[in-house]
Amino acid sequence: MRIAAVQMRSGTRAQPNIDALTGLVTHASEAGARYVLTPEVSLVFAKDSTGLAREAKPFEGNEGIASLSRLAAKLGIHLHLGSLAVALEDGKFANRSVLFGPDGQILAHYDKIHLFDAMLTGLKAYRESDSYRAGDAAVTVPLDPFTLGMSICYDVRFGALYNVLAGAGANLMAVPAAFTVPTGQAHWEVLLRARAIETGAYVIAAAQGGQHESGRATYGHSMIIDPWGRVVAERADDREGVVLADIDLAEVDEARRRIPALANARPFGLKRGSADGARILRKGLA
Ligand SMILES: O=C(O)CNC(=O)[C@H](CS)NC(=O)CCC(=O)C(=O)O
Repeated sequence: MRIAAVQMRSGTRAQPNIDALTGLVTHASEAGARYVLTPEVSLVFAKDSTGLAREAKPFEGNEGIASLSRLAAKLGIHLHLGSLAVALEDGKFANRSVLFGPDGQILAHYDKIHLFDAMLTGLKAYRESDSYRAGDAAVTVPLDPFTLGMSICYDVRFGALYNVLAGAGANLMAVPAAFTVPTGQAHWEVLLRARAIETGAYVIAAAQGGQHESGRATYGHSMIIDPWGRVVAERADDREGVVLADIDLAEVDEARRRIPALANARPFGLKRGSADGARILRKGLA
């Protein structure tokens, strides 16, 4: 199955982003992709909470979602909107990922569980939880012959989520993202590859990249990683574009046969450090 990750440089208003996304997704589809993933906040990359409030709409009757549904149906592909900000009743937003089937139906959606509340030295503080409400459920969905595991951006730092997804049958992990440049340089590829290796699953990561209208800069480097942890397709920069790869269920089986880490996982307890070591050593010296 041919899959694609779209790399974008989303701006602060929905319509130009939908236009850019439509071009890139159509290109991926013409190149044979049956599943196409777009980055986190593809439709609106807001500058601040005011911009978010202006552009983000409720899930029901959402025009952005309707246009993506039409696009999926027109191309006859699985189209995975990495995420969009959805206005909730309480004034907060959900950072929500949406999978459309080839007929345009919504097959699944997932709300980002781990919100990016971080203090980057010398940079700035990110407090995603000021505007967003965290999701509380992992989501898998059949994507014949694969099973897709959904996640978003900062989630990639929480390996336990992917273990849960793999335990539920996922063998293709989606990581739409808008990584910062310094953390991208330091951690992006190693985190993605680790998630693939730990779970014996394909990882597809669609990234925002470059200098955005919002004033923020993102790392780019969209990539597709096989279940052995090899980067099989990569965008080496932060420019808009598409990365494509052919994925094969036999590669999942082979990686999990060689290293059955999922099957070999065991429950364990925890002991705090004890004085045993010192006692044994004293005995030995006596
Ligand atoms: O808020 C928006 O408009 C779009 N959302 C994002 O950019 C999110 C939350 S601020 N970014 C991340 O999660 C980056 C994580 C990251 O960079 C890391 O884990 O190092």
